[in-house]
Amino acid sequence: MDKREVDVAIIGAGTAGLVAYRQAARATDRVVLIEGEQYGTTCARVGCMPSKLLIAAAERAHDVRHAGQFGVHVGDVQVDGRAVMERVRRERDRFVEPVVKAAEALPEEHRLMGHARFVGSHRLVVGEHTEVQAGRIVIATGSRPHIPAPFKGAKDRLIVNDDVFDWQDLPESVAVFGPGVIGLELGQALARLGVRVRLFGVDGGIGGLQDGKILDRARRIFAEELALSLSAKTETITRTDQGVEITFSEDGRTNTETFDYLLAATGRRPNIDHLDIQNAGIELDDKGMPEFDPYTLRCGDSHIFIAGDVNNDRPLLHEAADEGRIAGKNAGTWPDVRTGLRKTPVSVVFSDPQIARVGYTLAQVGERCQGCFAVGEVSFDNQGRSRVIAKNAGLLRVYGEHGSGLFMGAEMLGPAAEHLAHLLAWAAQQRMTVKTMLEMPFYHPVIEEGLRTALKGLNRNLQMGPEQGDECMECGPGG
Ligand SMILES: Cc1cc2nc3c(=O)[nH]c(=O)nc-3n(C[C@H](O)[C@H](O)[C@H](O)COP(=O)(O)OP(=O)(O)OC[C@H]3O[C@@H](n4cnc5c(N)ncnc54)[C@H](O)[C@@H]3O)c2cc1C
Ligand SMILES: NC(=O)c1ccc[n+]([C@@H]2O[C@H](COP(=O)([O-])OP(=O)(O)OC[C@H]3O[C@@H](n4cnc5c(N)ncnc54)[C@H](O)[C@@H]3O)[C@@H](O)[C@H]2O)c1
Repeated sequence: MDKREVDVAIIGAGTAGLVAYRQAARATDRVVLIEGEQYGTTCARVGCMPSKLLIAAAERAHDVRHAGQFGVHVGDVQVDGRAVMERVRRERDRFVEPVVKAAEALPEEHRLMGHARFVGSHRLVVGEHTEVQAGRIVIATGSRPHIPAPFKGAKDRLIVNDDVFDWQDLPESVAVFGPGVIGLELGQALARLGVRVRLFGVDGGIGGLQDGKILDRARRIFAEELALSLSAKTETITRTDQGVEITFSEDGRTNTETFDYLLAATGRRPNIDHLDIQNAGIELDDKGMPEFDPYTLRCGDSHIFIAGDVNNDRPLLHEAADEGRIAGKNAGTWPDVRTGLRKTPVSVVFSDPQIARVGYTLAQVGERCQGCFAVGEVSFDNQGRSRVIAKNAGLLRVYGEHGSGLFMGAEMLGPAAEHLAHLLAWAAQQRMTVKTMLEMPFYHPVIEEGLRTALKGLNRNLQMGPEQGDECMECGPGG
């Protein structure tokens, strides 16, 4: 077995690992980046990018199908599944290629291929061919789809997100299990591309929504175009000659439906369990997860750091990059360990309508403000700009603290939520009050005027602003 001695070893060359490597390499040349499978990152290969490419095709199909409401008639819409998937794969590969090239361009002595596992708190065995002795270690091994045991009944027709993006053509039907972020995004996109889809859930949730009022609205809106079984009990899953036969009961009735594939989108599991983490000498919680400080990414007071999806804290791309930066810097400068900037939480689901969340959830606001908070809201049903573009569906709710008037968080289902969420996240990170936010400019006619309506309501409910009537006299029509 080869032996290597380094100051910093980074396990996993995904987004968190690559960013950690760059930071650590500023402090020492004795650094190694270990990858067990392939370069290219989850985000580019099987995550953010290919999913958004599929959604983009679905949006075009949907818009064309609904052009008639504007008096624009385009005839029958033909979805060419082969061409759709060809573009998804081609563009996906364009995103992956520079990431792979950047990793391959790293100095040879800084790279190691093979699955890493701990054999001591400073010692790793990589691919059973190299032993690495490391002063500090960054764990950045990402996550993988969780597959409940009963799904195995689908046999060769059981798929996960990774498989979808390698399809040559679109199938006739897919049963999507898990109406969370991945299931909703992919399920809606496939349905809009003409695939027969049923979205199966267990607890009535959809898109990860936390605010009950918005969740109710979401269930209604998505049910208009998707077959939803959000609180179904699955009785059997069987591979038959026709595909995957699923028997499920719901609202006292039992149904059987057959699909080409069963797509498991029932959450992801951190890649911690194949690392022999028990040999690392760090504190583990009752689920076997390392205890760590989210501001330094350090595990206890050890020389080990954990960044990205693997720590299961904020499994999103920009968070993986931020965490990689903090962990890599600290691993490089250890024992001088500093807290890094953690940004206001923001997440976006690229469904239609989009879903987004900023700052604290409704439940967290209740806890932090000890019940002393208020809510403002706007429905997009009659919001001017949203109606103009026929995207007038959804609800936005904003939360603020009594007394301080601070903006605390928001959840939304509606048009341009990806943009509204950024405005709100920037306001939250700047610790703005609702009153200050209302002093910002709002153009007319734009979707942001809906946000203003919600903020005005919040200000009123916080009893901080001047008394206002229901009508906004300075607003343009539909504001
Ligand atoms: C379908 C889908 C859509 C998504 N869409 C979005 C989105 O729109 N926006 C967003 O913000 N986030 C999105 N995400 C989440 C985002 O992709 C992840 O948060 C992010 O990619 C995590 O990066 P990471 O560096 O932690 O892990 P990864 O990029 O997965 O990197 C981990 C690396 O570690 C390697 N590895 C694992 N174990 C070992 C080992 N023992 N030894 C050596 N190497 C190992 C793996 O091979 C892998 O290369 C999506 C995810 C999915 C699945
Ligand atoms: N737009 C984005 O930013 C984006 C897109 C995709 C993924 N992601 C990231 O990936 C993570 C994982 O996504 P995900 O959708 O796999 O997980 P998730 O936690 O969002 O959703 C899992 C869903 O599966 C349901 N479920 C669990 N067991 C089930 C069962 N046996 N049958 C049916 N349903 C079941 C859960 O109730 C939940 O609704 C997300 O939390 C997010 O961080 C982000």
